[in-house]
Amino acid sequence: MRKLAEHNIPLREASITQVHSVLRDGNPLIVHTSMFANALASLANPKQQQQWVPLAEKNRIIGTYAQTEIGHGTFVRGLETTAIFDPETKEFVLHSPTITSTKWWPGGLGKTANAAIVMAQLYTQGKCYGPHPFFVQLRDFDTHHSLPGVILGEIGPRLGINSQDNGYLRFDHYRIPRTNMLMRHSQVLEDGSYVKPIHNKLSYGTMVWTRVAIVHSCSKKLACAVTIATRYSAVRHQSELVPGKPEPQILEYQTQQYKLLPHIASVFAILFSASSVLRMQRNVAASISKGNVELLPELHILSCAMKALSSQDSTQGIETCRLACGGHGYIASSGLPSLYTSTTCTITYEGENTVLLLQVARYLIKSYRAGLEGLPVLPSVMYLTAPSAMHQSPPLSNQALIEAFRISSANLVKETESRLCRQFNLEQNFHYAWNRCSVALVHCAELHSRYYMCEKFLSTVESIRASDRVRSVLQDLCRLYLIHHITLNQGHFLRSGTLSGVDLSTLEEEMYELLAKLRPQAVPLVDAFDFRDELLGSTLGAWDGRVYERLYEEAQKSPLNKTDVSKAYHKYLQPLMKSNL
Ligand SMILES: CCCCC/C=C\C/C=C\C/C=C\C=C\C(=O)SCCNC(=O)CCNC(=O)[C@H](O)C(C)(C)COP(=O)(O)OP(=O)(O)OC[C@H]1O[C@@H](n2cnc3c(N)ncnc32)[C@H](O)[C@@H]1OP(=O)(O)O
Ligand SMILES: Cc1cc2nc3c(=O)[nH]c(=O)nc-3n(C[C@H](O)[C@H](O)[C@H](O)COP(=O)(O)OP(=O)(O)OC[C@H]3O[C@@H](n4cnc5c(N)ncnc54)[C@H](O)[C@@H]3O)c2cc1C
Repeated sequence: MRKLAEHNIPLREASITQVHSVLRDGNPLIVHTSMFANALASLANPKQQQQWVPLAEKNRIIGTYAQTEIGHGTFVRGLETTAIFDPETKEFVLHSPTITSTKWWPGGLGKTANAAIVMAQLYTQGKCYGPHPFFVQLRDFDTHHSLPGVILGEIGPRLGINSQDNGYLRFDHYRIPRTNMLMRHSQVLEDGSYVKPIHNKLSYGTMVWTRVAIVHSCSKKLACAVTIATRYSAVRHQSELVPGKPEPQILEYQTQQYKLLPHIASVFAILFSASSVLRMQRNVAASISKGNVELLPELHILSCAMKALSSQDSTQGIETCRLACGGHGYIASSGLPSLYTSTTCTITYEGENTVLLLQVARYLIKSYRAGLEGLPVLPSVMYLTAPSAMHQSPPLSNQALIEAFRISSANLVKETESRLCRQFNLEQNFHYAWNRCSVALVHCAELHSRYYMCEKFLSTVESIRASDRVRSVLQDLCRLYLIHHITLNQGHFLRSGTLSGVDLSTLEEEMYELLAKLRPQAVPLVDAFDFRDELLGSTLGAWDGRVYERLYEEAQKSPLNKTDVSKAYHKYLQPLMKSNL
């Protein structure tokens, strides 16, 4: 927090710095500096901001974002916590009517936070208006005791991020002033009348903002993992590549290059996509403040798509890096286990990936249908019904590969839409038909998202300001990324007729060439990510390459090494050894 203040970084921008990576097993303040700060910035009106933001900036108020309940995370409309307006006292009464309405999971809620943005079903004048955000004080600002009517606790150990206190929260007819409803977009007036927002999903804005932040942070996490695994692969010598010759660096093995180089490329693909979504988010935020919500659906869908793809890619990439380090990748001091556990959760939180991909698919199908009818569609999906441009680029050029992605994605959407229509004719119910097609729909969303990421990678590399040598390395990496994802998705390209079996063999050959060509660049590329050793926190990935010394030194810190003979010997082992069992 001192560093943020020193560098004048506003609270809500902390999550896109590396500050949170310093704590490896999660951070009790992350939801405060990200979601809570952003909810105040985007959902509170100016008067409310004046009241709470300075206190949050000074950490007098430490907040969390309490939306998920034991019974409902994905289906936000199904939340059960109620906020009923009492016109007599001009207060909202917050209540948790059932066990399933217990708020469950919010980061920092257990022990750290003294306030929260609580999402609750808003009732006024006898009518429910759906989930709305409220600023709620949970603990006394001086003693930190939970306030009467507020029941708080921590939910227990998790797969990872155990330095963060994820919490639970129940309300027992807990009263807050009317003015604690975050009123930037919708309001409840003193007489209880409801003023609706210009778009009914504006109250979901904090989730959209966080999804964008997650994309950025996934590229950082993956960058840490590839740095560790690549440096280690340059230090580690194992086996014989040529019988009788010295053991080579394991980075010389083609299989090792195949494990690492595509994920180094992926760091750039995710980073460039994150920058593009971030730019869009800033434009949309500016438009919303002028009352224009036209681009909000596009931002929602793009942030869902990129959050889903980046969390999946970075998680898989980190696991591959761990495996690429053999046994030493499994030791905590390698840094890889905590990178994995603090990244795999991004697949689930802020919208479970399958659910987000289905949102993307819904948009693709609707846009495809609109395009066929000649209705206007937003820029990112115009290609679904635009004429093919395959013939315009030299065969197997980067542009041709992007076109192949585009046409294959459009083709898959077209096929899936036909399947949806057939299923609808059988079921006579759109929702059942949708469910029966949902695996294919997720594939549509994945291919569309991959097309977007590939396109962003290529367009950024083509326009980047860099020396010829740096540009050339980035071009090779980008080419490797495109080919790698084409080989992983060969079926789609064959089905759409955009690439033949011969094309795929040619591309595969080129991929193997690229692995060899990029091998000498692997270490410089990860060095260029420029992580300090303290931040990487890895015995395998430190800059000086003293892997074995560091492993040995770290082992000395094990509590079991404080004494030669452990207490357990006297208590359990010796009796066992003498028992003749
Ligand atoms: C690696 C380290 C990471 C660090 C990263 C940095 C910061 C991270 C900080 C902290 C993270 C830690 C904590 C995590 C916190 C949380 O998880 S908070 C809880 C998050 N919860 C969710 O994300 C819930 C997911 N569910 C939803 O968002 C919605 O329920 C869902 C979108 C699935 C459905 O909503 P629903 O109201 O039911 O809508 P419909 O499906 O009926 O759709 C109606 C139309 O509304 C459109 N729409 C939906 N959402 C939005 C939106 N946000 N903006 C704009 N529009 C939206 C939807 O597309 C439909 O449109 P059409 O009718 O088709 O036109
Ligand atoms: C580490 C961590 C931190 C978190 N921090 C917070 C926080 O700070 N604040 C907060 O409010 N919440 C937080 N959460 C909660 C998180 O947002 C939810 O867990 C997440 O949104 C998923 O919802 P769920 O748990 O209800 O999963 P479910 O929706 O129950 O998912 C279970 C399965 O059902 C499937 N499924 C559900 N709906 C559909 C559908 N419509 N179509 C197809 N399949 C479906 C999913 O794909 C998944 O396979 C956190 C969670 C974790 C793990």
